[in-house]
Amino acid sequence: MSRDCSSTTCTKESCEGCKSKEKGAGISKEMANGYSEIKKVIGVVSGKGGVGKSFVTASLANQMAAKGYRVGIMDADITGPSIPKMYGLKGAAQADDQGIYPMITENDIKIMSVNLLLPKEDAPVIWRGPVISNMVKQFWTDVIWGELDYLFIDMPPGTGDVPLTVFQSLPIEGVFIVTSPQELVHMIVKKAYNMADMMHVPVFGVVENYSYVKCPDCGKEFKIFGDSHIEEVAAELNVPLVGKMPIDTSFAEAADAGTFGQIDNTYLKDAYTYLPKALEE
Ligand SMILES: Nc1ncnc2c1ncn2[C@@H]1O[C@H](COP(=O)(O)OP(=O)(O)OP(=O)(O)O)[C@@H](O)[C@H]1O
Repeated sequence: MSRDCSSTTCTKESCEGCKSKEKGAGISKEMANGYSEIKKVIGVVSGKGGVGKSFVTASLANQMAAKGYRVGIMDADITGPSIPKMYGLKGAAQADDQGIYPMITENDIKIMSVNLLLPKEDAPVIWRGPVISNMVKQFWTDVIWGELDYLFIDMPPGTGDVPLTVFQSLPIEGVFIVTSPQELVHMIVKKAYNMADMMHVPVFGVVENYSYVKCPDCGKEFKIFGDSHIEEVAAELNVPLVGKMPIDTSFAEAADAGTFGQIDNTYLKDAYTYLPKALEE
């Protein structure tokens, strides 16, 4: 394991007494598990629920895995986890006194989610905010991620406890914001943007989902949520528009069938260009 001491590669072993531990406006970052070495931590957030955040997280992870990077997904949506199901994974994840082992998808992505720790995948998580936030911290401190180039974090919707914990406690490089084309989008995207900004977390870009649906017979595009305002919002916030995704039933079917590892989401094909480089060029 490298002895490199940066805020993103700090581990219990390599960074004992490390200065970077003291960075971050007086809030010290949590130390990763001693057997993890993670280069870039990337969040995926949304101002409201159901806009396709998990879908975008998994698409980004697939894209980077296909390019040969070592990739993980931390499912921080503790009360509504959907990542394991998308990849057809079921618990129980294994653990020993060194930590908890993530499960691995067919396309070699390491996954940790509360659903891999529950006795039954339909058991509800009825925990209060601080307990949920602690679980997310444990996904960082107790999970043996090994060596990763990118760890994507699928956050719960909104600006609550979990994004706050992740922004304050993990060495996050930046976030993507996912949204849908509705009237409220201005306010909702701005809330998510403003939270990241207040926490000094860069926004890499915005992704619009459910932009249109294409008629399978005539190819005509229908904007079922109305006209998009995402270009204006992106310009106003001065962040790139990373992609616009239609409703694509083949993707939804893959997510339901647990075969999302086979999906190459071409609507986000340039997303990788907005990510910080994990490897020296
Ligand atoms: N572009 C799309 N085309 C077809 N189905 C989609 C698309 N985007 C998302 N879905 C489907 O919509 C549902 C919600 O998506 P997803 O779980 O990614 O949303 P989310 O924002 O993560 O939700 P939550 O608020 O629960 O965290 C899922 O069943 C997903 O497969």
